[in-house]
Amino acid sequence: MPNLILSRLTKTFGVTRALRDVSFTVAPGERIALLGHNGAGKSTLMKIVLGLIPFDGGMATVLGAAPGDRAARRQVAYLPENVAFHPALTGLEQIRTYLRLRGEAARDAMGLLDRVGLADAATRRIGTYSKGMRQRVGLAQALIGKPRLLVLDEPTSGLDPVSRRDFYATLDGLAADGASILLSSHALTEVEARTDRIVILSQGAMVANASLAQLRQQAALPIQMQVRARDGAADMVAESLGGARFNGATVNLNFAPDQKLARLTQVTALGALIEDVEVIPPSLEDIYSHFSKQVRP
Ligand SMILES: Nc1ncnc2c1ncn2[C@@H]1O[C@H](COP(=O)(O)OP(=O)(O)OP(=O)(O)O)[C@@H](O)[C@H]1O
Repeated sequence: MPNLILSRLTKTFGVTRALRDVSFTVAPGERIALLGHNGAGKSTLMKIVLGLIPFDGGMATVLGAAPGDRAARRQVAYLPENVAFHPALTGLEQIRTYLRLRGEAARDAMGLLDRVGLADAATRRIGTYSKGMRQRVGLAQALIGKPRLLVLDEPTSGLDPVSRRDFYATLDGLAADGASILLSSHALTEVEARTDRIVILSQGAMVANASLAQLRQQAALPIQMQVRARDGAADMVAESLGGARFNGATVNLNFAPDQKLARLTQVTALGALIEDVEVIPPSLEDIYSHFSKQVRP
């Protein structure tokens, strides 16, 4: 059974339809990226899953219970976008405090900090930590009680590429242990290789729910091919391929993905007239903007 089930979830704030009929599930061990422009409904969805705000219609089941139920709350962890800790406490003291508040053994603190790569800095004051380190204290805190669903609101915003990679590596380990992860982000490039499925919200409606490979296929955006002609052959190549010339010897072609092989065959047939060929698939930004522009009526 999925750890999270959302079915036709709807939420309205006055005249704003923050969520419209949103349905998707998150299975144990699955990492889902929730993407969308500002105001798309990501935080609203997370708040509903956490039981912080009610919803108007549809259904939400969190670990077999209603959002916010004791049973659900015990097994769900949340990491807000900007975590704030007491700067005078060390990482170890802070996590010990949280463990005590949760009624867990304070001696587990070092193990949690080790898990997020903070063992070496555990006895340093949080005031001396970098943003990436503070974010990892947040993750250590979220791991208290072995949650089965982690809800992470833009967990890597403001982190450098190395901290970001480390953060995702920790998440990979948690997912491998069976935890479900729902994280929001603004960038498809970032979640590309680090999540199993991508859910895109646009003005409260879900416009995509698939793996990146499937989204690529569904979007069917044009492929670009740059064909470099040998000296003096550019005009001939441009004419026989029907493409536009640019930068002197290069001919630019744009075509639908299902024409790729036919186009390559055409180019190969020109043999000695061709110096080189480059096939450029649509970028992740193109794919994201293709979906995030779609709005359901
Ligand atoms: N408490 C509220 N009262 C009124 N409108 C709200 C409230 N909370 C959210 N909204 C509106 O609901 C819509 C969805 O907001 P939400 O915060 O869920 O978007 P988001 O995708 O998380 O955006 P961001 O990326 O900026 O965090 C927005 O139009 C927002 O203005």
